[in-house]
Amino acid sequence: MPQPDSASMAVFLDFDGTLVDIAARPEAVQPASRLPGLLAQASHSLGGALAIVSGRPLAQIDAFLAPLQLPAAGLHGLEMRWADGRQFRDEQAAAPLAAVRGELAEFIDHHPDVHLEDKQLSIALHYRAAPQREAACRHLIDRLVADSAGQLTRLDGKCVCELRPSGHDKGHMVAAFLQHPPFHGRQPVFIGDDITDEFGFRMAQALGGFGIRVGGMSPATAARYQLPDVAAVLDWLHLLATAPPQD
Ligand SMILES: O=P(O)(O)OC[C@H]1O[C@H](O[C@H]2O[C@H](CO)[C@@H](O)[C@H](O)[C@H]2O)[C@H](O)[C@@H](O)[C@@H]1O
Repeated sequence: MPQPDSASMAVFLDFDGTLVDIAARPEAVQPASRLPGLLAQASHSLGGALAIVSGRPLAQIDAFLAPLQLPAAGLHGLEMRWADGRQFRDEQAAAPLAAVRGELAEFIDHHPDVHLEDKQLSIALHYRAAPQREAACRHLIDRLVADSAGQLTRLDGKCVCELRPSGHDKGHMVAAFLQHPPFHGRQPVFIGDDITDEFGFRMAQALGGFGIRVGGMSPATAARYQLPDVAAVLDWLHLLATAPPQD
């Protein structure tokens, strides 16, 4: 595992399973009390080249880390906040989802053990409390995707199956951040734990950096390195924030 180097790296961090332990429900995660301070310190050492890249909306990330507001990509890139504070939200992405909300609500009426998380620009079906519903969730999402004439796509994560507009992923967001200061010219390091983070690992590696998978290398991953759990990620960030830059 390479030593963290604040002089040369740009760090991209997934949120759930990477900075906070997985919880039974999306709203139940409990960030460590040291997390916002640690992120602020790491960001400062990196000259600001640290971003959160998450499937959650930016507003949720900000609420968990308040008062800290970092550069971030939310909803897998449908929302962005650049290092200079400018924000972008792809409102047009909401249009194809309007037509399918009724059918998703009907599905939940029949399967109340599945939790529907409506993120406005993306809709997730969580089956953590009912793993036996995985196939039914995927089947429904696949049909809605097939009916959407390419406008919508399915994205799988940990006990979740998401319906979202086609065209964005975490890899694109890494590439976008790297085009601008303070990320530009640095070596991208993407840290994540989930299937959607594979896009980030692959892009970081294509652009001269590397991926770090949290929590084991199975199923197969494109990441080159591994950290065992969230606590180890926070320790790595602490090292990054405090170690002198390498020559
Ligand atoms: O890209 P991330 O920051 O990792 O976000 C991915 C999804 O995270 C959340 O769901 C996951 O975490 C929940 C809380 O630990 C857990 O209950 C759920 O089973 C996981 O899939 C979030 O709710 C989703 O919107 C994000 O896309």
